[in-house]
Amino acid sequence: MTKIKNIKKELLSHNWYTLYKFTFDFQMNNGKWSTQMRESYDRGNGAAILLYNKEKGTVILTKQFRLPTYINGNSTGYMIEVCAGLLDDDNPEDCIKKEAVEETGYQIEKVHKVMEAYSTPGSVTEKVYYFVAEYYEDMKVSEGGGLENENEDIEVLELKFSKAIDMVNTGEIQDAKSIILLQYAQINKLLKI
Ligand SMILES: Nc1nc2c(ncn2[C@@H]2O[C@H](COP(=O)(O)OP(=O)(O)O[C@H]3O[C@H](CO)[C@@H](O)[C@H](O)[C@@H]3O)[C@@H](O)[C@H]2O)c(=O)[nH]1
Ligand SMILES: [Mg+2]
Repeated sequence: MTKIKNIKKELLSHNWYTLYKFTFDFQMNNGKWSTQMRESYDRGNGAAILLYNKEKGTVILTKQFRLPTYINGNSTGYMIEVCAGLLDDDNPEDCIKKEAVEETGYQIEKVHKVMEAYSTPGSVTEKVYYFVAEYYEDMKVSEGGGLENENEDIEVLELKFSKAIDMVNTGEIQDAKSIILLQYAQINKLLKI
């Protein structure tokens, strides 16, 4: 059992999301207690989905500018990702259906949850709920692209699954949640390569 006590929480920033500093006493494996400090960024939880079409052998991905990658080595700042979003007040399934139509234009009724995972457990609270779903042409209800009032500027890509897997291997796709879902599809043979 985790031995932790005297947890104190100090708000460092609440500009867009919240950054807290926690101070706590923690008993280590050797039995000694130590006082530790950790910063923890809380943006809530997220959901991500791989949309795939078996007959066509294709997947739907998105391309958008991600500032944190631009300042850390991604020369264009653009990232190719699966559709994803923050839960806000929704449950993961409702959230991802809403994100799918907003970002990609596909209205998906049936989604399949495949896993839950913490993205950056050392510093960010976020847990991401992972989904897959089949898409068909008749589910397309709009162009997608994201919400204008949130300044989202999302390009929708329909790629051959084999091309997307190649892009993971060449480093053209570097987003962890997207790599997880593409490799999930590959391992579980959701589509033919
Ligand atoms: N003004 C402002 N807008 C922000 C800020 N941080 C995020 N936003 C905007 O808030 C919106 C959130 O869009 P979502 O679709 O809900 O989230 P996401 O950014 O796609 O997040 C997904 O991908 C992330 C990166 O992989 C994941 O971390 C996250 O959990 C989720 O899966 C985006 O338009 C984003 O630009 C900020 O500090 N300031
Ligand atoms: Mg998004």
